[in-house]
Amino acid sequence: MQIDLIKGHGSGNDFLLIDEISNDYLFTEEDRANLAKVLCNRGNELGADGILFIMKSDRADGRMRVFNADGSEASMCGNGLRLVARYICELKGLNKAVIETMKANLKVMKQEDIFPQVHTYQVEISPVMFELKALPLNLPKPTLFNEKIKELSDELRFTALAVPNPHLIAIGETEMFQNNLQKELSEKVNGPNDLFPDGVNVSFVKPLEKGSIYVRTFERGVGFTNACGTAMSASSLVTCLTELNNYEKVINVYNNGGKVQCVVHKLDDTYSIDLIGNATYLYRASIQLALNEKTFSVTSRTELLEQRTYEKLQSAAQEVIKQTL
Ligand SMILES: N[C@@H](CCC[C@H](N)C(=O)O)C(=O)O
Repeated sequence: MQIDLIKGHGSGNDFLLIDEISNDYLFTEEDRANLAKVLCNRGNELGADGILFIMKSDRADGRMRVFNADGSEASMCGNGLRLVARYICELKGLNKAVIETMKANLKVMKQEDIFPQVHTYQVEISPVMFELKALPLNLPKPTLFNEKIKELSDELRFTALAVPNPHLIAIGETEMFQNNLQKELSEKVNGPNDLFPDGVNVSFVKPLEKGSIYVRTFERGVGFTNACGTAMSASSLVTCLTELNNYEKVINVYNNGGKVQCVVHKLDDTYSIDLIGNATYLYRASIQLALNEKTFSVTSRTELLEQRTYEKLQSAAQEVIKQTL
């Protein structure tokens, strides 16, 4: 079977985009999970953090399904949604669109370039839920806001929220990035465990000057990634709740793959976040796939050269991170 795909990234969080609107691939659920495991494997020629399946929707301009590299399906993906936003907008000649995701129909729009010649999209991150059952997180309380979890750390304080995929956020200083703690506790809560039966994305956040933060995320189903869009959005919200940042103001979020911007909205007790950042295509490729044998070969590959301009944004972001971490 031949499959055409695009490899792209949002803040270095890289994905394979497979268009099921223009192609009749007829994947089964098992095929999608196996495709993610086979194609995302970094030992192969493609390799990625996940696959974005772009599908028709009867209630929106298109539909996104996201599969992590381990074959698990996630309810949402912020960096991936920017890529899907670009794909749908370009396919349909739109500047704004609505994309159906597992739990919500989300508004997306083309934005002014965040850096010269870097394709930029804004996506809505919503709904936001603090009830522990939304993650789920098994603790004998309804919510967890800036509190210790004794099974994970004696010192760190965590906030748990679903946007709607699950996130655990700890805010701290440089020292928290200088040991193995994030890896160890993330592996614990993403292996068989009683606290987070479905796993969780774990982010460590360092406030920089007001209006700027640095976020590093260990993603459920993947491991450390360069960036996680929903995690950066959730982290921005937590910094507003803790009064480190302000609602309705741009927050610059630095990450190991570059920089995005978040704007947190609060209406009574309802929150949503605008996530604004790059949607960069790396190459188009065709593969010949033998899914039963879990093998494939790349039959053509066309580089798209957008990465050259993206690298300038990335170098500027890395300079900021170097000075502050
Ligand atoms: N990288 C994504 C999130 C992908 C899903 C996540 N690993 C999960 O399982 O919830 C993002 O940019 O939000």
